[in-house]
Amino acid sequence: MIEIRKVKLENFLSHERSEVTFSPGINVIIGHNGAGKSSIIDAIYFSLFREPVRKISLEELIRKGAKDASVELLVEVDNRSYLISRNIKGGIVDTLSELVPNKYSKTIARGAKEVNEHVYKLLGANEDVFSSTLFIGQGKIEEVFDNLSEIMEKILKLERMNKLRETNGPIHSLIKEIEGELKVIEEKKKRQKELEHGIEESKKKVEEEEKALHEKTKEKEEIEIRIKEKKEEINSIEDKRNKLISLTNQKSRYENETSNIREKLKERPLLEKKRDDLQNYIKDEEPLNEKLKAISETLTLLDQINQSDKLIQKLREELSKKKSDLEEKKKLEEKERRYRELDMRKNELEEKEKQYISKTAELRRDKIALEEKERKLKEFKDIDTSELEDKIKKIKEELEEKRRQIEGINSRKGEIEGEIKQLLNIKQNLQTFNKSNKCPVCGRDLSEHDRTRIDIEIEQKVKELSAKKLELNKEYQNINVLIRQLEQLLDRTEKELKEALRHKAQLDALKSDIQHLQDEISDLEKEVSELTPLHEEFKKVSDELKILVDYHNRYLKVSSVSEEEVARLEDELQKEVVERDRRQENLKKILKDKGLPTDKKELIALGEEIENKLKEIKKKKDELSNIQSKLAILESEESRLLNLENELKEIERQIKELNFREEDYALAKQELDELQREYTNLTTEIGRLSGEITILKTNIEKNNQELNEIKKELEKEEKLINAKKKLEKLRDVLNEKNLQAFLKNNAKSSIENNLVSILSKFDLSYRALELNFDKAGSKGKNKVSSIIVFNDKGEEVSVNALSGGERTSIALALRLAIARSLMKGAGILILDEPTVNLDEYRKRELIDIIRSSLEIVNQIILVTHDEELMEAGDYVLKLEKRGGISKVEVVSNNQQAL
Ligand SMILES: Nc1ncnc2c1ncn2[C@@H]1O[C@H](COP(=O)(O)OP(=O)(O)OP(=O)(O)O)[C@@H](O)[C@H]1O
Repeated sequence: MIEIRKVKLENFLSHERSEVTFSPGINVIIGHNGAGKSSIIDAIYFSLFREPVRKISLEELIRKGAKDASVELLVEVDNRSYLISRNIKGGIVDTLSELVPNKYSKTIARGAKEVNEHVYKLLGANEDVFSSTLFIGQGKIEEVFDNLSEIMEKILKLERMNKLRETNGPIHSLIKEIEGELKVIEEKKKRQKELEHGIEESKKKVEEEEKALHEKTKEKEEIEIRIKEKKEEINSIEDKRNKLISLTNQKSRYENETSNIREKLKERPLLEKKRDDLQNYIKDEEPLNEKLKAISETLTLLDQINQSDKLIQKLREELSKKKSDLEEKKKLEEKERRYRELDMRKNELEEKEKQYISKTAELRRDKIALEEKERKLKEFKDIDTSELEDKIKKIKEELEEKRRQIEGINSRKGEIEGEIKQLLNIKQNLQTFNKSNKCPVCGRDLSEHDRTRIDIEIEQKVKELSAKKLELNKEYQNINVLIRQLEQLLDRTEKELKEALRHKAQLDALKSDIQHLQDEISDLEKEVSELTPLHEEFKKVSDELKILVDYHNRYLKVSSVSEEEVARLEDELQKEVVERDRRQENLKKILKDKGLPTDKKELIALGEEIENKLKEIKKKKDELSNIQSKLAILESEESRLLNLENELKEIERQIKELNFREEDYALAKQELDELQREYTNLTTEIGRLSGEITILKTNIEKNNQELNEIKKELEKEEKLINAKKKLEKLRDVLNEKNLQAFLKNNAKSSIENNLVSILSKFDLSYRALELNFDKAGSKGKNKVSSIIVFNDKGEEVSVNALSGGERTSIALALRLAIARSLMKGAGILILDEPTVNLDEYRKRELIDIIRSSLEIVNQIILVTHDEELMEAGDYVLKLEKRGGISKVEVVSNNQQAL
């Protein structure tokens, strides 16, 4: 059973933002016309069905000036809370959520369609049922009498049933569709027969052609065997033929070769003659070669003899020279020995001689230097420096004294200057700063007189001191002059002393040098006297060597000659003479043996002549060798000819043995051609038959497939016939007389029962009622009422004859009865301005009736502008419009009282 708890409006009709809470029992919404009361129940209706109550569009529900509107409705069904949220524009989808208090909110439906479906489940009724029964618009309570038939048709959807049955309705068109399909099935049946016949024919044809194919294949196999045999036969004939060809070729090759060889052999006698001639010609080669060799030997010997003669001459000359040198050498040997002795002694004395020369030179130099130094010494004067030294000492002492005096003058001058400065300060202080007339020195008081006196005294004192300073200056200058003179004198005297000292040092050095030279000269003289005898000997040896040097040089020239060398040369000469004699003997022998001329020129000419002849012989030998090789070839050709002749005989024998005939070969080939032609024809025939069989089988398969499909299609026939029957039956059932009448009767008795039960709750004397859903009866001028009332006596009373209160009660009861029959639990009744146009008495009656309705529904929402109805409400809400916006105010809440 549904109960409304709360509705929230946002920009909905005249409401900007309103929240209205409802209670069980009677909720009265009161307010002036246009205050926005109906807007609240409109919002409830819109929340439930997303449809406007008024005849306006959804957009028109949005408050003027706002872009979108939303409504939230909180309902309770079987102790569960649901929140329906609807929106117009604004892009938010409608939702329905279940609210579990203090826990969560679960969205059950999203989107207008889904929400509508869920509302239907919660309410147990659709919009048609609700709007025809529990939702009663302004002054429409009794409308139910006039429209009962339509209401019932709407509720029972009889209208739709009729639509189903119409000739252009869905059942009719479905039947038509099935009929069409059945017609197609008839066509298919015809096609099935055709196909079955065709398949039968094709199968027969396949059988025939397969038989023919079998025969042809057998024939083909036989031909194949015969072709194979024929080919083998031809192959063997061809083998013979090829062999014959090869033998014939070979034979002709051999024959050619034979005739060639015979041709070549004709040359042979001529070649043999030439060979003999040449052999004869070259016979002289050997003796000629020997003679040439002898000539060459002779010429060599002649050259050798000539060379020997020259060598002998040379050796003889050399020997004679060596012998004279040897004699010279022997003569000079004594002189040479003396020369060597002296030369050796000279070498020994050489070092001492060098010392002697150097020492004597040194002695000479020292003596010259000594003479020079002694001369210089005589020139030097003797100087005494002590006098000068004393003079310098005295000048320095005097200078010291004068400098001390200067220092004293300077210190005295400083003292005087200090005093003057002091005095001038005192004087200045007296004149400028001392205003207290105090003595700047002792601090005593000073009179003007004192001041003047002091001033004069200071003046006096300064003058005295200045004069003293002047005197000191003069004295200072005088002493300074003396100091400068003394310094100059000191400088001069010191220079004199320095010069004297330098002179003295030179003299000392000279004396020391002289002494040194004297010592050196004495040493050198001693050394020279020791070296003098050796020097004398050296001179003597040198002189003698000068005399001997020529002998020595002559000796050197012949010194290399020895007795052995002379003997060797003599031996060599002897041997060469023997060799030359031997060669001459040899030459004589050859000339005599070979009969050669003795003259060398003649010999050479003869040699050249023999060489030319040998060259000629060489050429002839080459020619001979060429002819001999040709003859050798001809010999081998001759043996080849013999072989060839044998081979030819063998080939002829083999040809004969082959026994090949060309006409046999041609016949066999012709037979093979015929067989192959036959084979080709059979292959074509077999191919044709196979092709035809394949096509026939494919067709059979295709037709079988089509046949199967048709059979499947035909299986539908029975179903289609059944469906058609069912549809015809349905059309029949949906007939007003059948199902519609049944539904109406069912509803009628249920509603009548409920109506009687509800009316019993109302205070009415009528107990029995009868509903009339007959449409025809409600039309026309003499309108037959849709409800017939029976009084206590059982008399029929027309509704129109009843009092207003009775009619309202019955109308309300009828609505509640219909709702109860069709809804699981009718929990709510909504009435908009139910008392319009009612007088006071009727209003009271209505209030009672409404109150009585609470026995049927839990909650009643009543919209009214009639303040009298406030007292009927358990919960009163007042609506007001402020600034064009509707505002809600709770006026009373009798909840507790209830
Ligand atoms: N879209 C809208 N925006 C704002 N106001 C609207 C809109 N549509 C209608 N109205 C106004 O809202 C007001 C409230 O109408 P509603 O039907 O709720 O009033 P009521 O209180 O039921 O009045 P009555 O007793 O005359 O039926 C009216 O004045 C109406 O003209």
